[in-house]
Amino acid sequence: MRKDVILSVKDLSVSFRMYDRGLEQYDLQVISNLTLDVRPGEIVAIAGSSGSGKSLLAHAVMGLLPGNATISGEITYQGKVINQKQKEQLRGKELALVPQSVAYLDPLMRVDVQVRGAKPDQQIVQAQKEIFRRFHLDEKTEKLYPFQLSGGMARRILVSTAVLSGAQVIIADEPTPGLDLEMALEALKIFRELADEGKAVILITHDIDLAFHIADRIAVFYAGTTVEMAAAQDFIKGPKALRHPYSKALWEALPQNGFKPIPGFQPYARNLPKGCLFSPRCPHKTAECEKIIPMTEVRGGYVRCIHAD
Ligand SMILES: Nc1ncnc2c1ncn2[C@@H]1O[C@H](COP(=O)(O)OP(=O)(O)OP(=O)(O)O)[C@@H](O)[C@H]1O
Ligand code: NI
Repeated sequence: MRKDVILSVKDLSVSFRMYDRGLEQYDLQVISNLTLDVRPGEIVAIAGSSGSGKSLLAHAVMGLLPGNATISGEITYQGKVINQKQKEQLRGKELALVPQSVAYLDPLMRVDVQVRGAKPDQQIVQAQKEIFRRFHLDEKTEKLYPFQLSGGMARRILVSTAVLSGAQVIIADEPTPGLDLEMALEALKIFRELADEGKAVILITHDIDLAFHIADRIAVFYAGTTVEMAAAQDFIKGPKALRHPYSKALWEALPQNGFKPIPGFQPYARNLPKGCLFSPRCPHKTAECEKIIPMTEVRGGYVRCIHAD
């Protein structure tokens, strides 16, 4: 691990205790050996299709997994492994989440209290007014309750809350759906400014095209694991600069690159293939792909593929 990493996730696995017919139980492993790290001053974007484990990673870091979840691996903040209790202590202070759902707003709390706390100092009030202005939120918005907000307003308030928390690490889980392009770009600009001020930002997004242009590095998730971590530049350059067949396929599936779909489906957690999770869809598959595949360094990035060069 490089010294200046502020948050790192190593070999994270998450499974849920599930009930089948009758009293039969089984464990559904939804995240396997996932790795990720972020440094102050950078935005790491997480790309990956629906169900690839992006939100669960955020919840695991924040200590927000439900009671039937079992977690293994290490989550490190400022060089120290953090447990559930420490995550709860850091949450909202050092580590802030912009949740994927606007349902996370407290329905009984007025917007102003929600965003800046009950007894804010003058500096926070000023900062809140400034960010509301940038997000085109009228001053009257401060006195509203969540049910009086549109989806887009609620989203902008969630982003504002995380920004004003003063946290060192911000995980934004799909912060832009429901926002028009101007507001989405404003939100991304705010994340960029936070990173430039020295905060670490993890940006989960479906809009990989926007992410390429604002992030420093990209992590690609597939079926609950990281398959590649690379400079955002590599994703702008395209398949030759990328390392994992899935990252290359994601690039080719972008509208501007021909919209070529990837045949097959992301495997369901109950039915994971042996070894490489992408192997059933991979044109380069060999017998060795059924072994456990570690992340390795290739051309300055990290990839989970034995055929990458
Ligand atoms: N409480 C739970 N119990 C059982 N399975 C769960 C639970 N929460 C999530 N999962 C499963 O874990 C997998 C990863 O979910 P996650 O919400 O992290 O996906 P995601 O990458 O954020 O997707 P999206 O882009 O749709 O938000 C999914 O297959 C999901 O069904
Ligand atoms: Ni999600």
